[in-house]
Amino acid sequence: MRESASVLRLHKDASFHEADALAEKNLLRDVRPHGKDAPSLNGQDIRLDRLSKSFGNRSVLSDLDLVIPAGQLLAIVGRSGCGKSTLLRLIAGLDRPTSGTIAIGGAEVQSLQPNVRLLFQDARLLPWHRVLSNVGIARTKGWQETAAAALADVGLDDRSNDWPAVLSGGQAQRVALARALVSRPGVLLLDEPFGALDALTRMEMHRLLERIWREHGFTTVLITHDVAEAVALADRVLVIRDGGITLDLPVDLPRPRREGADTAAVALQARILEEV
Ligand SMILES: Nc1ncnc2c1ncn2[C@@H]1O[C@H](COP(=O)(O)OP(=O)(O)OP(=O)(O)O)[C@@H](O)[C@H]1O
Repeated sequence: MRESASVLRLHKDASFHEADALAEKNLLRDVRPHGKDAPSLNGQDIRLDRLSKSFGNRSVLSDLDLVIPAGQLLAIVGRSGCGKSTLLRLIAGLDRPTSGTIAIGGAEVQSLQPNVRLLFQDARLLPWHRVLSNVGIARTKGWQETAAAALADVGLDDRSNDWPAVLSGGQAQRVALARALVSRPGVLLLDEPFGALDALTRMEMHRLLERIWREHGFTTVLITHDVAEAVALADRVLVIRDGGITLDLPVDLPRPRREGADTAAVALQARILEEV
């Protein structure tokens, strides 16, 4: 685990395993093509309107209003247990709000949508399928070609015949990213996707995600404990505390950003950490 003053890394809630199982199930249906003939992709806007979520008597999120414009890369930070993963699950349609609404592309979210994909801290590839087969898990017509294109997109076209077990952690996450992108989602939800990677691999993944996000244009919500990561990648950073959004900070720095080398970025990190 990387050690840094800006990393507030604590436990992961077991609930995301359920989310992932559902996400994988969802991968098996309604997958649109990837490659040169794919329809041009537009990210979709996300709107939360007076969103609240409680578990029993415990209120986790309370009366959140938020608009995430189409194509924006939004990072959410906050202390462990503040409700980040809960919010992501609600946006994904894996859980229902206690009150309020969520809409993606103008349509109210009732369940997991095929235009929404999730990526978690562990890649969770199927060990009995080779890499190409993991990416093309939906097995739609021409899946080999579309999966190969997605693998090329993440720089792993030469590993398509390997088993997941021989991949490094970073490579496995790249395969998981290819699997998420093969359907050309309008929204990509990332729950600490780089949390288990070493610092250099993390930075490589940042550059990869940034390039693919710019090319594909999907709306991205990134949950991270790493404030430096949030500032390096995001257009905007939210801090969640006490059930609400206590900081909503635009990150108006030119891209590509050099992590840790920019005084404006360091000042933004300090501001966010203060709030967290
Ligand atoms: N299914 C559930 N049933 C009961 N309580 C839950 C459930 N899911 C989450 N919670 C509670 O909601 C609160 C927020 O959890 P959540 O996983 O969203 O936090 P988080 O900010 O993502 O934390 P971390 O950074 O540690 O992953 C916690 O107190 C947690 O115990």
